[in-house]
Amino acid sequence: MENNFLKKEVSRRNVLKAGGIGMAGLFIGASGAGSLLSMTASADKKSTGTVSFYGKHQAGITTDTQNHLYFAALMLTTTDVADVKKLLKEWTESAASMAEGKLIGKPAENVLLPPDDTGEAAGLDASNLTMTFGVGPGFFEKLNLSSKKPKELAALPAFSFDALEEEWSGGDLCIQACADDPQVAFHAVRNLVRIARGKAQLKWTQAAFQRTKQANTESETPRNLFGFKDGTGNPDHTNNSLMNDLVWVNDGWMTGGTYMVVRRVQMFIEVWDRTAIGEQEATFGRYRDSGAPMSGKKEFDPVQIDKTDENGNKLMPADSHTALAHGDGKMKLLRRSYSYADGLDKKTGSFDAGLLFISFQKSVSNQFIPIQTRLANKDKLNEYTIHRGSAVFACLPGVKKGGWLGETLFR
Ligand SMILES: C=CC1=C(C)c2cc3[nH]c(cc4nc(cc5[nH]c(cc1n2)c(C)c5CCC(=O)O)C(CCC(=O)O)=C4C)c(C)c3C=C
Ligand SMILES: [Fe+2]
Repeated sequence: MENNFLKKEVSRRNVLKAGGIGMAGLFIGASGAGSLLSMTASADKKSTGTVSFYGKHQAGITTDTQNHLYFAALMLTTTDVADVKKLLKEWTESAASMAEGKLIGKPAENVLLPPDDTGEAAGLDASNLTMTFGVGPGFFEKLNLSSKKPKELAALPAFSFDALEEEWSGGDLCIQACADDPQVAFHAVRNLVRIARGKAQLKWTQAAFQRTKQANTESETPRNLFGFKDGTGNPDHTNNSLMNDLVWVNDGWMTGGTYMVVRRVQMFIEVWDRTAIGEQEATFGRYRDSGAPMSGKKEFDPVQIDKTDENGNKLMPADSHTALAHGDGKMKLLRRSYSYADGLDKKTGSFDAGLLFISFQKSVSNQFIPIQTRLANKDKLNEYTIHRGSAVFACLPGVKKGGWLGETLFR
């Protein structure tokens, strides 16, 4: 059956509008061509919420945070460099298409074959979808590319109280899909994983969320599952010169890329809910309602870890999460974390809920590791959390139009 009127570039949203009858509309035949294309053109003007896939840097790092995340770590099942290059080129083409809210691949022309696009995002707009791709330490080893492996992409050291599980850790490749719609984010990962068949397979995944923009139109700092504002002390992701200092690598094939640390941190929310508010605030070193540091009054007041009251007592507890993470204030990283809630922890009968902590930094050894070492050794928050998963990835440089993911690595 032929549906040659369906151009590859038709946006997902307009396919349904034009057909008026869901996917069945794809098969109405050539006679529908005129109306379909004209409706597509006019409806396109109304399409909103796209983040360009192309640029010096990958999207999903210093671009605005979306409501939902679907994260996937994959293991390579091939050691053939040519296979991997092909995969990265196919991912580039499909990701660029999905970022624009378009179907991937070619329209189904043969009823005996499965369609290229899995279809669940048909009718949905791009929803600010970003897909961020990274490669893990094993990528270089499996492909015999050790000479290209960046020093910063070493396995993380073991931290005190780590309780890491293989089922939430590692990966030769990763895809971080973020969107303002959960189905759009899942669809992106599903289709990219499908394309990888025979070359890479899933190792672990995590769906995660923040409060939606619809629920908080004033774009206040989101709250984590302990009820505290989370992100206040983050460096300004819109400040390019700051991001050049903290996030973007400017050296060799990784120029324009960055390093990503992912930690799946379970939060004991039932224990927290039985904890007095004064204790909760002392744990973070911030007030719950305002988000202000205990050294100040308003959310964005400076964190002053040595400030004392009239009796000489420190206002911010020295073992509080903010005091320890802040340190002397010189070392920052960019957090882009999401909450997760995965039903029951079968071992304890408690919620398996927490934070998929994600940070981006140009140097894991100078930024993430020293901060996490301080936290792991002393943080009062450790009474209420446990690190169950861990992974580190080199996020590839951005792609210019006509280029492909990882191009500089294989040059
Ligand atoms: C580097 C590792 C970090 C891990 C792991 C981490 C886990 C974690 N954090 C919260 C909640 C909050 N974190 C806050 C601040 C904060 N956290 C880190 C680092 C890690 N957090 C940094 C670098 C900072 C900023 C410090 C500063 O310079 O001021 C805060 C306070 C508000 C804010 O600034 O965002 C909260 C709340 C949880 C729940 C968690 C693991 C479950
Ligand atoms: Fe934190």
